[in-house]
Amino acid sequence: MSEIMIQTQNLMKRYGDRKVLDSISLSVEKGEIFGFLGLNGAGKTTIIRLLLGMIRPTSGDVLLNGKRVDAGDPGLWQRVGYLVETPYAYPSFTVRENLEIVCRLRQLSGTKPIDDVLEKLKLTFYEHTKAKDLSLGNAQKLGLAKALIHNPDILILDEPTNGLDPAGIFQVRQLLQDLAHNHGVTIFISSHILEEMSKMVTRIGIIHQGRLIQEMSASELNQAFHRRLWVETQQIEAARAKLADEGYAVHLSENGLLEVISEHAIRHPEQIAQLLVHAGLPPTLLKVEEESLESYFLRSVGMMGGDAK
Ligand SMILES: Nc1ncnc2c1ncn2[C@@H]1O[C@H](COP(=O)(O)OP(=O)(O)OP(=O)(O)O)[C@@H](O)[C@H]1O
Repeated sequence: MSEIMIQTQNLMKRYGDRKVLDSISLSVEKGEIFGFLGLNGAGKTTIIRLLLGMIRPTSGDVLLNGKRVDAGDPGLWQRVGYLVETPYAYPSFTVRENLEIVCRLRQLSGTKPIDDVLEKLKLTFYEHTKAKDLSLGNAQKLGLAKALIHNPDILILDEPTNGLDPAGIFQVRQLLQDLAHNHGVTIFISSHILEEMSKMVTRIGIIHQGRLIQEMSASELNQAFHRRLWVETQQIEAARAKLADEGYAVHLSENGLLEVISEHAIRHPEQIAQLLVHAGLPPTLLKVEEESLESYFLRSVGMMGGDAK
């Protein structure tokens, strides 16, 4: 039986007259990586603060590991790690000293938790660097190290790849995937880096103007992406007519290529190649293109019209 680790029920948050979150109900199961996508000001940080009990909802509930967050059970936080916005570290203390402070707060003993987390985040080289001298990316990694040091069951991360270079993003992605897939850690993550999310998450939710406008699994997301087959030949108009005669949905695009959107053609480009060769119109290029998460996201929030096929 699946275990729901993070749940919100009709969560609503108002500031004065302004409804910042409206009826957000979502559940994240054990071992899932739930990606939360939204434009600036959509309400991502607000929901993360509500999940962590930093602010109170106007109405609705938040449950972590089946327990209500506002029930005041301090034991709950022993199983949760978090990173919210720019991580704070004591600037004049080294990376190791900052982690020692977290260990004391979390009542962890010995140096092993620190050594392990430094290794996990590839920060060992910087262990004696003062926090104020770290690059933005390494400061972010220190924030992640603090979130992970006590091996939490639930990780709540606001924009965790902020400031990281591509190698750092790759490392963090591998680390989070390993934690979720091999150690059953449940991860709730918000990010603007949409491509990054599509490579990492098992489910996504799209929030827009305080409402959860879509929620789906990674495989459903994959199905929802638009795909098209691009075809180039020497005699483009003749090829278009031939494909249209055969019943394919095809049009000549502004980029001078034929755009075929029939599912059959996308699944079997080799049959399109064969058809064109037999008609004396051999293709010089055949390429199946999948929509990016970014384009899908913009389409979902209605900022990119006309692309729906
Ligand atoms: N304390 C507050 N008082 C009034 N309005 C607030 C408060 N905190 C947040 N808001 C408003 O709530 C909305 C959602 O903010 P939130 O920080 O959750 O967005 P976000 O999706 O995290 O955006 P970003 O990606 O820019 O961080 C914004 O319009 C913001 O101005």
